[in-house]
Amino acid sequence: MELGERIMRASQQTEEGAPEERVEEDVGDWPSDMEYDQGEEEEEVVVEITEDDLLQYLDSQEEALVIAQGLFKEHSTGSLGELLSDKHAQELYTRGWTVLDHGIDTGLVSGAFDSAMQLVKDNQLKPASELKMSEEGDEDPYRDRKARDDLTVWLHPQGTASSSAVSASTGNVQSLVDVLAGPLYNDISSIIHLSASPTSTEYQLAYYPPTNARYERHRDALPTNDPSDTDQRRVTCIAYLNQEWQAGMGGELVLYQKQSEFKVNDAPPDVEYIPPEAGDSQSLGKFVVPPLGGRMVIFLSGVMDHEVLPSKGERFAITAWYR
Ligand SMILES: O=C(O)CCC(=O)C(=O)O
Ligand SMILES: [Fe+2]
Repeated sequence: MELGERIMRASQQTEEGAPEERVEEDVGDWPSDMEYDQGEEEEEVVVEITEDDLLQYLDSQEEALVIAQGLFKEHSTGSLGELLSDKHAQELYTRGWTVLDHGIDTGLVSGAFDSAMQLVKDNQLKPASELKMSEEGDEDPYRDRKARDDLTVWLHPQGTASSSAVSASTGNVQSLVDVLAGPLYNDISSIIHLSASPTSTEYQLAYYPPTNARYERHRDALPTNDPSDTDQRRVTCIAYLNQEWQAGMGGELVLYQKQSEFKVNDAPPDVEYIPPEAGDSQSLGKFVVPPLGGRMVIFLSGVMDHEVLPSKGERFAITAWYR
């Protein structure tokens, strides 16, 4: 079967007809964050494909950025709220990512770091490679256990307590989730059509221990331009809590950028650009973003390949995946 056809079949899991034999082994190379339909009634079609094949296939398709641009709304200048400006909206549209610095109160950021550290000491975070897809979801059989070294826990906006919500001690971690679920959700949903409410958005606290913990290059979703698609994550927002971050601690987020999408570069001065390797047509340019406390990196989940470089510092982030 052609690679493209295999991917189509994998993404159309609700198709009628005899499902292929389930392959339980050798599925470890699927991207660990890719979403799968968890409906109990539906037969899953499982095909084998490596992460490299998938990224290569995605690159050979219609530009992911062009597909994702199909979900942008016409927003009038100045219609955004407290956090995002027209510049951020423009960057998200033209190259798939943007950085927002100083969007969060510094006291809130350092308080969230302390509460997050307490949660680690209280053993509330578990290796992401073992975590369920969501608290109700099944164990993800496709997870690549070697792809990432972080510890994580799912979080919930205030007032939507659920069985595994980490409780009272979360303090400022909770307040930060409420920023992602409140003002940031509102701004993003005025730029891009979202299918999920702020309460059904996924929020996760992640901790990379200072032992060179890293997360391999991956993509968080497949690109979609279908407003009714509820399977794919549309926008990833990562808020970093690391106020004491120093150059040399590593742990940078690398965003892979196609030259054709490299239109505006108004990134903060500490964001380094590494051009594609000369003579290698597959090689992409890289933006290397230090995980500074208070910084939020926002990107289109189905568009940007990204990776976390080995971290020598205690590295915390709270991520929201908007659908
Ligand atoms: O923490 C980061 O900078 C990125 C984490 C990430 O890519 C993920 O959790 O999917
Ligand atoms: Fe990711």
